[in-house]
Amino acid sequence: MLPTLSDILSTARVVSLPLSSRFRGIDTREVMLFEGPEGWTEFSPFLEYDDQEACVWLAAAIDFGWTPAPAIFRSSIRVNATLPAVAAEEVAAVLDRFPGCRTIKVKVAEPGQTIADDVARVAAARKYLGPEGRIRLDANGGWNVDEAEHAIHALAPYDLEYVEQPCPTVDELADIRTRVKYMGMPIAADESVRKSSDPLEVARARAADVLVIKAQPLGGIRRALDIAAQAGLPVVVSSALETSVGISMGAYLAAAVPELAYDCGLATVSLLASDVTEDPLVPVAGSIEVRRVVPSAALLDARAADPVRTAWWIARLERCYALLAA
Ligand SMILES: O=C(O)CCC(=O)c1ccccc1C(=O)O
Ligand SMILES: [Mg+2]
Repeated sequence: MLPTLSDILSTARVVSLPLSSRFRGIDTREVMLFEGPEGWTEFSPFLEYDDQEACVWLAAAIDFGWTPAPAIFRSSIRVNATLPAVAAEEVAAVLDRFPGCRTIKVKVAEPGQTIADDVARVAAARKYLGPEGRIRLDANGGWNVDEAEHAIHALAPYDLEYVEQPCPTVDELADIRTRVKYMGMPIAADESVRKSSDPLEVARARAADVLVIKAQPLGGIRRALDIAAQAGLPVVVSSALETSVGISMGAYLAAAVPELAYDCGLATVSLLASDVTEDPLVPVAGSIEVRRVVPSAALLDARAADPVRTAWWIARLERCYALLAA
C-alpha cells in the first residue's frame, strides 16, 4: 500500500543535526521526516547512496508510517554504547553519554589509523567497564583476512563478545571465521546483510555467527524480521544513526524479534548533539523504550535544513518514490 507523493510531501520536513563526535566520516546528519496515519517516520539514507539503494529506505519509512507495527515481545530494549574511532583519552567522556550500558561497541580499523590506535581505544573501553560488561568490535570491512587475524589476536585479551564485519566480502568472512574459530570468537555480519542484493547469502555460506539487522536499510520491520527468520541466526538490531523517530522504528523491530540474545545498537541518539524531540530515545539504565516519537514543532524549525538541502531531499524523495511505484 503506497500513499500518494503529495500525502508524503504535505508533512515532510528536512533537518540537519550536528553530531557530538565525528562518526563514519560525518559531523552532521541530514534526515527527512514525515507523518503517516500510524505516526511520524524517518527517511534518511546517507547522502552518498544512489537512488536504487535509497528507495529501500523509503519503503521502510512508508511501512513504519502507514502500516501498524507487528506484535511485540518486550517494551524496552537493552542497548550498547557505540564508541566512534576516537583517541583513547576521549573514550571515557564519550561513554559517559550512555548511562547504564553494560555493552560497548568499539569502532576499529578506521582509515588512517593503526592497530595501536585500536588497542589503545579497546583498552580504554575495558578500563571504563572494569571486569563486568561486554565489548564487541565493528571494523566496517576495514581489514583483509590477514589483518583481521592479527587484529583479533591483539584485541582478544580485552575479552570480546564478537567482531562485526571484520572484512568486506562473504568469502573473507567465511575465511576469518574459520581462522579464529579455535579462539571461540564469533563473527557478525552487517554490510554483508544490509548492502547485499542477497542478504541471506552470508548465512547460507556459514560465514557469520550473528546477523546485524537494520530496519531502514532492509526495507522495513517486516522485511528485516523475515530475513532474520530465514537466516536462522541470532540477531542484533542496530541503527543507521537516525533521530529518535528513526530509532523508534528500530526499537519496534527489536521488540518484534522473537528471541533477542544480544544488546542492540540503538543508543546512537547519544551521538547527536541535538534531536527533533525534547523526549529523546536515549538509554536510561542501559535500555531504551519501545514507543512512537512525535517531533516538536520548535525543534523541527530550529534544526531545519537550508532551502538548497531541503530541495535536494525533496527531489531525492520524488525519484525514490517513482522507483517504488514502478
Ligand atoms: O550498532 C551500533 O552500535 C550503532 C550503529 C552503527 O554502528 C552504525 C550506524 C550507522 C551506520 C553504520 C553503522 C554500523 O554498524 O556499521
Ligand atoms: Mg556495523
